[in-house]
Amino acid sequence: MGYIQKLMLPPTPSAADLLRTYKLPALRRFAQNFLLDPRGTSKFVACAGNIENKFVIEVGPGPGGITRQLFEHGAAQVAAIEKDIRLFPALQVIT
Ligand SMILES: C[S@@+](CC[C@H](N)C(=O)[O-])C[C@H]1O[C@@H](n2cnc3c(N)ncnc32)[C@H](O)[C@@H]1O
Repeated sequence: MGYIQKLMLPPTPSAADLLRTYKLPALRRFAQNFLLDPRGTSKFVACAGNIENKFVIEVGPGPGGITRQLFEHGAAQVAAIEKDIRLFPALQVIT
């Protein structure tokens, strides 16, 4: 039953899609420069070593490109601390 429900869910929009949907340009005052290529963010997270079942604190997640990879790499929980409240809706899509 749970398996069937999972198949019926629409795919999670990409971080790039969310930036377009919510019209969120990167702002210089927050030193923003977003990593949107999942292959790049995956390699980045791999550098942190084994995070399976770990609690991870991420400062400045932006639209969540790296946040997604933290979960893909098995993080049990992620506490993402973001200063720019415009990005909160994009981050909520991931959780
Ligand atoms: C260079 S961007 C990187 C965004 C994301 N990690 C990525 O790789 O796509 C830095 C992020 O940190 C956030 N930020 C800047 N100052 C911050 C602060 N004092 N506390 C929390 N987040 C902050 C910005 O709003 C931005 O989302």
